[in-house]
Order: sequence, then structure tokens, then C-alpha cells
Amino acid sequence: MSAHVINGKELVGAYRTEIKDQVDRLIAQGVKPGLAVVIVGEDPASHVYVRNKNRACEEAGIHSEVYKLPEATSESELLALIAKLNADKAIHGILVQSPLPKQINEERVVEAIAPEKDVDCFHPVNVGNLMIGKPGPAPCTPAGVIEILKKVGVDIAGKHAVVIGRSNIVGKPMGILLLREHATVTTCHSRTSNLEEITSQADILIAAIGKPKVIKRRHVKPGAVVIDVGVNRLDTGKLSGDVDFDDVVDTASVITPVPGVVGPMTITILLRNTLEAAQRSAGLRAVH
Ligand SMILES: Nc1nc(=O)c2c([nH]1)NC[C@@H]1CN(c3ccc(C(=O)N[C@@H](CCC(=O)O)C(=O)O)cc3)C=[N+]21
Repeated sequence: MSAHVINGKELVGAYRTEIKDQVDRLIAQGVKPGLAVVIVGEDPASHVYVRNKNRACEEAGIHSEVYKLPEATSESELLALIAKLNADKAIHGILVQSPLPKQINEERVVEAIAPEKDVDCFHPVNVGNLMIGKPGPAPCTPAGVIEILKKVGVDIAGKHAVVIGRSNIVGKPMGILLLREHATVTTCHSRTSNLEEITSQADILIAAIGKPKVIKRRHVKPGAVVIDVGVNRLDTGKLSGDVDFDDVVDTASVITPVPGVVGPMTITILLRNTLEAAQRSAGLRAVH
């Protein structure tokens, strides 16, 4: 059997159209959603992502501002910009691109963002609300994975979902969101001693490791749904996922190629989080 290879252009494109329609409706009610993206330094990959986010905002009708700060920016200069954006009525979402230069404490920066403008869902208040199931943003990549599973028609409830990776931005919140969808969740990581034994029991396998092509056919149960969160740049310049696509494609029932699905869906959830922050600010969506 060969897997259904998810077509990101189709799936993500359709979802962006849905979001654009909601943005248009909000604009007709007098509120234009606005996102500020802050990037510090010259990391080329970060600049590519920021450009992609900016373009996606424009296409969705969301106002977007990009602040490019030099590598030598001090923490207090960045905190001053965040204070200004926190007070700006035209801005509903603030995203500070990571990584930040070493003179800046990332935690302090995240905690300086007003929680209602934290469209990454990195602020401890939003992480806490996520954990206990209160309304609010969810982090873009894991929320995007849930959206992909739903759009493809994967039944999550009662299934065994195995997440490989325990980062604060993907692995941990991924587990929480899967629990919310009533999956049975197992989290594996670099210290898991019997990885293959566990991953090969997964109905839904989510790879968020950050190493190219480490998940092989032997890790995957025949018929499993495989979602590849990895975006690894190879020496050849090509992007590769955490999953060895060619090895796994005949075993899985559904698989996401890299690039093309999880990355663009991550950006789409950023648009959704910005839209929803704007709706909340206008009293058009529940806050707690
Ligand atoms: N505050 C913050 N929030 C983030 O959400 C955030 C961040 N910092 N720092 C870096 C990571 C990484 N990230 C990606 C987003 C889109 C693609 C994406 O669209 N990837 C395309 C390929 C893009 C390319 O060609 O390089 C794809 O997979 O198809 C990838 C990676 C968001 N991040």
C-alpha cells in the first residue's frame, strides 16, 4: 500500500481562504487585524520565515509590520519596542522571532509581551490556559498538526498518538492538544530507551525531533498516519523532514512531505491566532 501524500498547496490554501473570509468579515465590522513581527540579527533562515509570514498576512488581508533590529540590539531596546507594540491599538499580535542574540534573555522578552497579543502562545499565562483547556491561542505548529489531521479526516479520539520530541514549542503542547482530542498520548525523546518499540505502536506518529531522516520504516506501524514536523536544512541546501519519506511512504496510510505541509500550516495558524486576538479585543470572541 502506498500512503496518501498530503497535498499542502490544496489543504493549506483552502484553510487560508477560510481565514481570509473571516478577516474580511471582521474588517467589515470595523476591525482590521494587525500583526507585528520582530526579528533581531541576520540569521538567513529566520529572514525567510519572516518574509513568508509577512506575505501570508498580506494575502489574508491582515495588517503586518516587520521590525528588523540589528544583531547588537540590547535587551532593554527590545523591551522598549515590545512595550510600544503592547500599547498599539492597531496591533493584535506580536511575534518575536527566535532565536535571539545571546545578550537578550528570551524568557524575559516572551513574558514582556501582553498575553492577549501573544500569538505564538509562548507566554506562561497562555501556556497555563492551554494546559487547563481555557479559550486562548494554541502554539502554531502543534495547532497546525491538529488542523491537518482534522482536514484529512483522521479520527483522533481513542487512537494511540506517539509524539517524538518534548520541546516547549512543539512536543509538549502537541501532547496536550492531542489529549484534548481524546487521543491516548505517549511522548518519546532522546533519552527514550526503546524508541522503535513505542513508535511502532502508534496509530498517529508525530516526529518533532530536529534531525533529518531518522524515522525509518521499522519505526512505523503499517497503516499509521505520519506527520513530519522536522524542517532540517541539508548540506545540499535542500530541506528534509525528520522522517525518511521514501522509506516510510509505502508503510504509512497518510504522510506529510517536507517541505510543503506542516511549515505552511504553522504560518496559517499564526494568521488564525492574530484574527482571533483581534476578535477578542473587539469583544467578538470569548476571553475566559
Ligand atoms: N517566535 C517564533 N515563532 C515561530 O513560529 C518560529 C520562530 N519563532 N522561530 C523559527 C521557527 C520555525 N518556523 C517555521 C515556520 C514556517 C516554516 C515553513 O513555512 N517552512 C516551509 C519551507 C520554507 C523554506 O523553504 O525554508 C515548509 O516547510 O514547507 C518553517 C519554519 C517558525 N518558527
